[in-house]
Amino acid sequence: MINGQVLVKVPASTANLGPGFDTLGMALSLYAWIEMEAVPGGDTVIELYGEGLEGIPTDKTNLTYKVAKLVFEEAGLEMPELRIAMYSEIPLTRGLGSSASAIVAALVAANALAGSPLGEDKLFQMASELEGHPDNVGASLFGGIVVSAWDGTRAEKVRIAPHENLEVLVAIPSFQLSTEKARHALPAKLDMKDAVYNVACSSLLVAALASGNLELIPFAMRDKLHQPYRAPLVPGMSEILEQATSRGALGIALSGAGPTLLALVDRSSDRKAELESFLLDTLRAYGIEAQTMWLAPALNGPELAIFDAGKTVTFMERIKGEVRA
Ligand SMILES: Nc1ncnc2c1ncn2[C@@H]1O[C@H](COP(=O)(O)OP(=O)(O)O)[C@@H](O)[C@H]1O
Ligand SMILES: N[C@@H](CCOP(=O)(O)O)C(=O)O
Repeated sequence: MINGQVLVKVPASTANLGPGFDTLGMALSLYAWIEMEAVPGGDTVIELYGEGLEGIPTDKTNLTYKVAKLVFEEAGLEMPELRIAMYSEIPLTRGLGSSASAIVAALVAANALAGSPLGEDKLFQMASELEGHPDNVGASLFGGIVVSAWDGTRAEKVRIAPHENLEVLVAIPSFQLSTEKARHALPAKLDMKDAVYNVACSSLLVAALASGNLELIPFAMRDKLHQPYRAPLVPGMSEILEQATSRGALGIALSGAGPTLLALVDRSSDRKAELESFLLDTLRAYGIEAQTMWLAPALNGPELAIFDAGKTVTFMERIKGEVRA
């Protein structure tokens, strides 16, 4: 067990990228930080900083505490009382993988605190099981674009380095949509034609991303498996999906389970302002206020730092140079 504090920074993620439902994920340059230390003889304390984590429990029902407990159980070690501090720039329940980043952050931090008994693959398996699908957790854990398949027992993945010209524009509506609710909107059965369409688009998209063939993205980034069923939950989404590629986007998708809409953009495009206005104006026409952010694919997974006990620096002082203003 480490006698000191463990600090972990984890990227957000976007899942599906349109057709790759529960399979494709990309890490994004938006981050969550967690600091964890054992407090022998003390009580567990969970400190949440910033406005982003409002409403999250600060007792042992907190997701990060429960994940840390699983790590100690899996390693066959006694669970210590913990101090957990967390700050997140990833908006909750918006389709940007906040739960996956919290799971990955807690897995990596608790594992480091316990002396790293579990390997990266074990953490990926645990994260996929906890999240219920491997797409977001894979991206947060490995960075870049991650193609993964999970059969309910084991997850396998291949990481793709994102093309250097890829930039990401997200339009984040002001309302929350839980992944659970958006999964309930999906049908139990699919038409064979739609299934074939998605296999084709998802396969082509992976090949285009892996070979750096960005011209294929507008054709490949289309979906008939989940987006049509989720569209009624996000007013304006259908219009945006239909028109964004003619307004400057390389590709457009619902980010994860939504409600955020995500456009892939060529970094050298001179139509960025037009695209941003199109997303905001269309959502506003449907009565939805939204915030846009220009992001990049995050190339790396978690960053880990370990500090000796007897700290004189607070958690927020440690990360303040890095967080968004
Ligand atoms: N830092 C965190 N600490 C504890 N729980 C979190 C944290 N971040 C997210 N969660 C949990 O995950 C939920 C959001 O997950 P979800 O509905 O899958 O949306 P998304 O992952 O797209 O943000 C939150 O309502 C909260 O319960
Ligand atoms: N494949 C999942 C992804 C959910 O992502 P989130 O960021 O909304 O949690 C789905 O589409 O349900």
